[in-house]
Amino acid sequence: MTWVISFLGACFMLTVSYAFYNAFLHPLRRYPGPLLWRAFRFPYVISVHKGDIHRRLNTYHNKYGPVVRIAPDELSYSHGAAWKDIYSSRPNHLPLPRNPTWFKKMSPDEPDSIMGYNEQSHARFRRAFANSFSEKNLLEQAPVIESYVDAFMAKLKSMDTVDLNQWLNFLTFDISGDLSFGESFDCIKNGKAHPWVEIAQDFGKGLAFISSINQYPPFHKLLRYIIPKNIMQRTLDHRSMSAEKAQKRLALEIDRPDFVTPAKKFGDQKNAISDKEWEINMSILVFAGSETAASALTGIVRQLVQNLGVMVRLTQELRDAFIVEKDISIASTARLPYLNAVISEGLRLCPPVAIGVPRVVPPGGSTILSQYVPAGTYVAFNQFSAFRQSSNFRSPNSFLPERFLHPEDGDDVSAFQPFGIGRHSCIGVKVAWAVMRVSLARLVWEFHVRLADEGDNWDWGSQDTYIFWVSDGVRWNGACARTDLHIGEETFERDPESGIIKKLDFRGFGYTFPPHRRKRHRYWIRG
Ligand code: HEM
Repeated sequence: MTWVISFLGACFMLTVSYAFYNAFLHPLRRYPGPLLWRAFRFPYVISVHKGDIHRRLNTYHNKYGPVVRIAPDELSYSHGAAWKDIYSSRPNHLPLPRNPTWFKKMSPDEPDSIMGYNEQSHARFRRAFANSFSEKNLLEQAPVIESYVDAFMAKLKSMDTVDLNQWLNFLTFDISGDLSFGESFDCIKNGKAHPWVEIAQDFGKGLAFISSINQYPPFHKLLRYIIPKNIMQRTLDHRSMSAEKAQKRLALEIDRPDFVTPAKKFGDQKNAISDKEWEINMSILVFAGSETAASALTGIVRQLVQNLGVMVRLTQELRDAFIVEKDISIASTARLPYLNAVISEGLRLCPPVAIGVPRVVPPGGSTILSQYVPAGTYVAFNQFSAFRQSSNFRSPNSFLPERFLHPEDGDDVSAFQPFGIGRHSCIGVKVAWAVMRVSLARLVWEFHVRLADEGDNWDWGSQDTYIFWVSDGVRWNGACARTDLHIGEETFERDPESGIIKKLDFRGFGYTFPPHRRKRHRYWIRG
């Protein structure tokens, strides 16, 4: 009995000493943060598990400022200047590599990938895929992307009410499947998620769980025993489906407008990519390219239906610009300033990558925001919290696309980097913009998009995030009805000849144009 008490006493003393050291003697002791988080890693891990880490970080940045110590060895940043310091290459500074805790392989035989932390392999894959994401290749991929938006729109036109979140996922996964695996998942055609997509959508929680265990070496070695059998089986099924799809695509000895053809040519000439490497990289491209874009579009549409003044202005820009739907293309939507501002503002309030992708400070330490940070420290720019700081954006929780047209005092748009910067920044940024622009434009041009339940208003940040947002199907109930517009108190007259010109009253949206402008704001509506 006495030895049990002695043992427990020793454990207690060790824990207290460990916490005391972390909080008051550690090289990061001068950085502010909540006491328990500075002393232990577990509050951070619990928060990641609960899915509320983005809200916690937001609260802490509000309280402690642009740098917060969120674990004994981790700092979170929200000041725009930190982007360059953490993620770009600077003269006389070693680059900060990705944090292996988040990007650890599940098994030693797993090949490296473009998302991995091995910098050499990353550089090799980045070079191989660079051409696949060039402007020239996007031009070739544009008709493929647009054909899926055609199919998406055709399906929506046949329905009265839809769960937009689900259908936007169908759209983006079908596009990514085609551009990576050489074939669509047929989610739009079948009106349901393909098994590959279903499993992939559960990745977030799994990744959050794995990264939490990885924080406590050597327990990560037990990971494979802790993960429930059925989840392990789903992962294996997913891998074999990916392998089959990847091999099928590689066997196609034809040039297709996709991500594979240019990378394959590069690999053949310079540095062959092995079959296993193809498999993992293709899966990453599918997932990175679809979940993010669907999440962004869902967030943007939610902001629009909750801010009808913005919806009106956007609808007007689109209907002024296009008389027929088929003119709405990737190329023609690039020049619409308000559409682009709406997308940026949606990405600010609903960033698909809600928490920062962490880096590790290399040997010798580094300087971030002019302050020394010791080697081994994890550092990250956390997007959700940074984008909602009043030190970066005026009225940070309001949906104001105009801030991207005319940034005013209080808007530091340099803090806004939803695609990251530096050598690991999003390789698919051009594709992402293309998909978001053309699908949002067609959706808003064609439909009166509104909430099925008018009272279903909530802030995007109130959802949980497990690396990706968990868009709760029950709470998100988007409706997309092909109805005539009924705006404010007035309905509209249709021109009997053309059937398209109608009058619009902006009242009822809490957004009133000055009388001299109101005349010019006419709606082009197709019933
Ligand atoms: C709205 C949509 C998207 C957002 C917000 C987004 C965001 C990001 C961010 C923040 C990173 C940086 C990760 C880091 O710093 O470690 C990243 C990397 C990446 N993204 Fe995206 N992304 C989007 C769409 C896409 C698309 C459409 C593709 C491909 C089709 C894609 C493929 C990738 C890949 C492969 C990487 C890793 C790049 C590297 O490490 O070199 N993403 N993305």
